[in-house]
Amino acid sequence: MQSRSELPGSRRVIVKIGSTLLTAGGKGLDQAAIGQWVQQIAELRQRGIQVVLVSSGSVAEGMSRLGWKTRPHRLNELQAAASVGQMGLVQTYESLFKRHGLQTAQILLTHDDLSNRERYLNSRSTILTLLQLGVIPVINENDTVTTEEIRFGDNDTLGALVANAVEADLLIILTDQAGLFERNPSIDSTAPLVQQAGINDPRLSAMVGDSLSGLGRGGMITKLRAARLAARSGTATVIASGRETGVLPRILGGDNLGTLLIPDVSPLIARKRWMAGQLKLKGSFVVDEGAERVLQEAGKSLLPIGVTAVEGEFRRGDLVACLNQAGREIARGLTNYSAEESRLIMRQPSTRIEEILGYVDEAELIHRDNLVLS
Ligand SMILES: Nc1ncnc2c1ncn2[C@@H]1O[C@H](COP(=O)(O)OP(=O)(O)O)[C@@H](O)[C@H]1O
Ligand SMILES: N[C@@H](CCC(=O)OP(=O)(O)O)C(=O)O
Repeated sequence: MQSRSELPGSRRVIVKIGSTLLTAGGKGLDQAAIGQWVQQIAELRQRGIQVVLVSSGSVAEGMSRLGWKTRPHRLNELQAAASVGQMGLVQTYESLFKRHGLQTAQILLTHDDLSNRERYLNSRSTILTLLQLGVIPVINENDTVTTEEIRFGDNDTLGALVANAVEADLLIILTDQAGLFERNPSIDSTAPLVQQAGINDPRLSAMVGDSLSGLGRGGMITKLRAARLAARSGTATVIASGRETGVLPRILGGDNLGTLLIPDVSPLIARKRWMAGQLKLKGSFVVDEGAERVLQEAGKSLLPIGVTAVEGEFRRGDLVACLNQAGREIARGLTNYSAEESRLIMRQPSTRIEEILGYVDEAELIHRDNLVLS
């Protein structure tokens, strides 16, 4: 993604909506505004765009339901507010999406869920399955079990981690400002809007500041950090005002709204770099000639039937090499099955996985989305 003219080509989009917007200045959930975003998301789905919603607002809604005027500082009270408010959030989304004939699913995640390899694969596969089923995943942090995140309030980062996990084309962060300004517009109303910037533009860090609203938490600092994280999977970010009429379809139509932050690499190079740089090889699959050919020529997934030997000890989600019969590495990727399971199912058709293991995680040993050629 290099410019706005490419935005209409986005097929998978993460939309993050912040507390300040959702709760109309702390007076409970703003049903009318939420109804507008829901309608816009339904419109995107109609166009065949997959949308994952990351929604804040549980603490703010919980405060309103409990009659609390100021955000508590005690962790247990914040967590209590979040769990009360989350009920309101899911009820609201469920009933509003239902009007458009769309089903919703609640997913509560911690940042750890997305950095642990095994849980990362599980979260990814659940979200992708929901998208294939046409369901709208509504994600928030699992505030009851987190400590750091709830204190700093960081659904911007969660949105980026989800974008990484499902390799979204675009992360849209809706907030109460028209985008990222050269200086905090809550302090200096004359600050110009940044319309577009490369994610590594060194001037950006000096522009962003904290939130002053008392409801939102991270301000622009966490939004910029989220955009940098999203860029690791080649995902572009737009930060825009949720109050702009028809904001989501307009952004995806290529309109000049908000701030577009352009990643420095394509998703494919990002995936390669991530696998090359961040993860340690834990073992290998030796593949037969047929599997070598389909991996290299057709870009297909690796199935257990094409594997003739399993080397090393590894778990689901670990990085594993694929070696040809001569022992040369031809690809590497994240395995869906442990070494022990892989030894049991190698040389077998995927239809036999359930019979052999008693369960089936995936038909592939390594899905092509988690595989890069060496
Ligand atoms: N350079 C900047 N451009 C725009 N907003 C900024 C900037 N620096 C700091 N901010 C602050 O960030 C706030 C948005 O962040 P936040 O309140 O956390 O919103 P949300 O609840 O949507 O996550 C703005 O209202 C503004 O006060
Ligand atoms: N899980 C918390 C997230 C808080 C948060 O990140 O808020 P924001 O900065 O408004 O997106 C909530 O729902 O209140």
